[in-house]
Amino acid sequence: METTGTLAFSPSPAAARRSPEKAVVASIHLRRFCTTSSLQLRVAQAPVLRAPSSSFQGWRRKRRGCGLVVRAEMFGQLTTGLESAWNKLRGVDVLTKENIAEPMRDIRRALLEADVSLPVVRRFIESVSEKAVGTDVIRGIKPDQQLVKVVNDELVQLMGGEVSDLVFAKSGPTVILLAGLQGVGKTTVCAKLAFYLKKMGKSCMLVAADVYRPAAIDQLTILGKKVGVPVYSEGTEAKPSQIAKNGLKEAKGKNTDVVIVDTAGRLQVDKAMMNELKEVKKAVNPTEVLLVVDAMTGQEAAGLVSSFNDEIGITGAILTKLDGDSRGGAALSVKEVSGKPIKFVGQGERIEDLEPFYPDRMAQRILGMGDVLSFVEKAQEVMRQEDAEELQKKIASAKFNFNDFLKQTKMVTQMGSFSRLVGMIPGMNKVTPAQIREAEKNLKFMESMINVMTPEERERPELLAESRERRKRVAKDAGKTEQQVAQLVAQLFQMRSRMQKMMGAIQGKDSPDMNDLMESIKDEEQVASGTGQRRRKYGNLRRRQLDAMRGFRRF
Ligand SMILES: Nc1nc2c(ncn2[C@@H]2O[C@H](COP(=O)(O)OP(=O)(O)OP(=O)(O)O)[C@@H](O)[C@H]2O)c(=O)[nH]1
Repeated sequence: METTGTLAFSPSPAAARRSPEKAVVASIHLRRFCTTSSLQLRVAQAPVLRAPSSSFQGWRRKRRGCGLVVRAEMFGQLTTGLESAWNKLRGVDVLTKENIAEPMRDIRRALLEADVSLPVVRRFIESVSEKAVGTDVIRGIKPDQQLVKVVNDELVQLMGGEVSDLVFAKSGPTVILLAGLQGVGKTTVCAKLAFYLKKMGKSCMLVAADVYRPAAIDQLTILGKKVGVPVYSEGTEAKPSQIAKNGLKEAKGKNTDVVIVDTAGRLQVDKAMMNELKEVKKAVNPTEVLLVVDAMTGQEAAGLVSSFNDEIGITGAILTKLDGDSRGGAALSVKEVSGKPIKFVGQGERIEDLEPFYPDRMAQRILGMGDVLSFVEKAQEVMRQEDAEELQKKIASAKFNFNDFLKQTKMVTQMGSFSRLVGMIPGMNKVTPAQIREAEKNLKFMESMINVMTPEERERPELLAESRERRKRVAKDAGKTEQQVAQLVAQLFQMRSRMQKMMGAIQGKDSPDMNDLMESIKDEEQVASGTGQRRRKYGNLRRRQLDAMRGFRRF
């Protein structure tokens, strides 16, 4: 989620001038998402004050003018809080009751700030302290890493340990009843779940039993069309339990595997809603009753899961809006507070943005270690085996061209937003949102030039390298300079040679100089703009690009 707004800025103007890129935590009240609390957001891009501005007024004017961009990071604050705990153990030889006291206080604070319920935090801290001190010293593992391991294991346990799969009926359609408060994302989840099940090869039907909000039926119908599944509805006059019963009958007639029933939400838990849900449940005898809860409501979500379970009996929860500014309280409290597992998480508004909830992967993301498995799964979803093989061949024979480049960028876009992908890669969670935005901007910039190339030029970038006329034409059509086009072509050749080096390393054919490889990657990615260093490095980069262009003539 990204939004713009004016924020109360905590560092002094002088401090902001000294480290303008530094992210600072600010509070902002977002009415759309939360009515009760102000949300902790991380300022992604602090204003860059170029000229020293002596007066605070001047600084404020500049600040207002730039319109801060704030972006929430998934569990960012929790991750940072935990990191400070490990840092306090640097240099110690062994974990003792005494030396873990302060790191444990940091962990406790980080969890409470993440809105994890207090009894859960107490139990967690007790268990981690006990296990950390009792841990045998493992050769080669530092005490801070040992504590990370204990915390990781406990987080996994806290979130349920194992992934909790959907249960399917042994015979006849599986009925999934979705319940939840207003606006938490039930209707969206219906469609996301149908999409997920369709990918598993199951046929689905959606049943519109939310009769109080007429738009909900239309919304479900539109989403059903988008996913390609039928939607059963009887308008707003019939009783929800009757609609659900008739829907199930129709699904049975059509041999449908799964029926997903959308129900009405209320602003808060009330008797009428519970009674209605009980009636619907009785009418269709669902295999799964899933409560949809908004991750941004923190530990309140866990309380809701408990109340719904006490009243109607549920089988699990679906956590939505985890892509928002969720601090982690809901994900960490639901299982422990209610005893019910989180089965899925929603991480965006798109149909594809629903995933099973893996406690181990979530723990790794909380600890800032990325989620490689989810990343690989996403990549596998969008990249066909044949494409992968073809790409490999092209790289090996130095034929990687602009069409391949476009294909790759499209694949990355299909995998989800850049920021989500980056969060899944270990070590990459340190990449700032500003850097991600810069990368996204660069890709668009490159695409605009590639889009005006002729099919021949895309296929054979050599044509552009050899002909100034062609580069001039592309520049004119794309509204860029000839130098920028030349740079893009040089980058492609650089990519070719870098990919070949990597392939050589992977296949063991070649012995690339990894230092050289990393150097050139760093040059491109890490050089800050507007500095002397940039000019020096840019010179080197330019030289390497020219070398790469010369190199291509040898191919
Ligand atoms: N960012 C984000 N937005 C979501 C997610 N799930 C749902 N939404 C958005 O939340 C809003 C409400 O979703 P709905 O599906 O209409 O919610 P509902 O629970 O059916 O609402 P009622 O029918 O009023 O009870 C919509 O704008 C959705 O696009 C999610 O995982 N992430």
